[in-house]
Amino acid sequence: MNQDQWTAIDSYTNGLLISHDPALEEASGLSAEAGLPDIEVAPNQGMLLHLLARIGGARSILEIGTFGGYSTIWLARALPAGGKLITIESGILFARSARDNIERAGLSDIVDQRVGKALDILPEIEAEGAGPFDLFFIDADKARIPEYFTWALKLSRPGSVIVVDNVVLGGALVDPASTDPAVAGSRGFHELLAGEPRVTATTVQTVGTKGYDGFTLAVVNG
Ligand SMILES: C[S@@+](CC[C@H](N)C(=O)[O-])C[C@H]1O[C@@H](n2cnc3c(N)ncnc32)[C@H](O)[C@@H]1O
Repeated sequence: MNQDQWTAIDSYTNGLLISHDPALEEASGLSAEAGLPDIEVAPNQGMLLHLLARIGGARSILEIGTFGGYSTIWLARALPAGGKLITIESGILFARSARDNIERAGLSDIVDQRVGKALDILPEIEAEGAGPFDLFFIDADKARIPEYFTWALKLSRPGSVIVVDNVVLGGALVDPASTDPAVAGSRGFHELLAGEPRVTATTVQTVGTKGYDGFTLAVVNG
């Protein structure tokens, strides 16, 4: 199967299963308009995050890597009344764009945006006693995945779900010659997972409109 077929299938199924949604379309459109790169999750991956949050009955979500707020909106919309989502972004312009998109989606009361480097913000969140979180979406700098995952575990409870995006890196995950820090981050993360009895996890490869990559889905054991 070639890339065109994967893209055609995504277009067909997304066209049927994902309703026209002005807030989400504006979120991804505004990112492009502001000259932001197209690195947000694909629509069907956004829907998958939304479904995971709903299936797990998530009431609190922690996202690392807001970008323009596209995945944030998918996740925040899964929360019941009284639910809360904290999202962390280090890029000030990205965070500003996300704030506008989140406001336009009517989610400003639910979404708590934190601007700064995740490894600076996460200790603050811990100190505030904001956890435990029901669902984590880790989607920032890939070299730091092991640290973010360790933080997610610290801020979790049995049953918490942890999703880590872009762990396959176009197949570079298994390239022994790679010197890419992102590859080292994802390999380090998988090795960490292999020796971590507190979670059960799997990595799923994805192909579609955003190319070849994959995500890891983990649950914190009881
Ligand atoms: C792949 S994008 C996030 C996409 C977003 N989750 C979505 O699907 O709509 C990764 C984001 O992480 C941010 N980022 C990178 N390093 C970071 C760090 N150390 N702390 C917080 N955010 C970071 C980048 O600025 C970028 O906006």
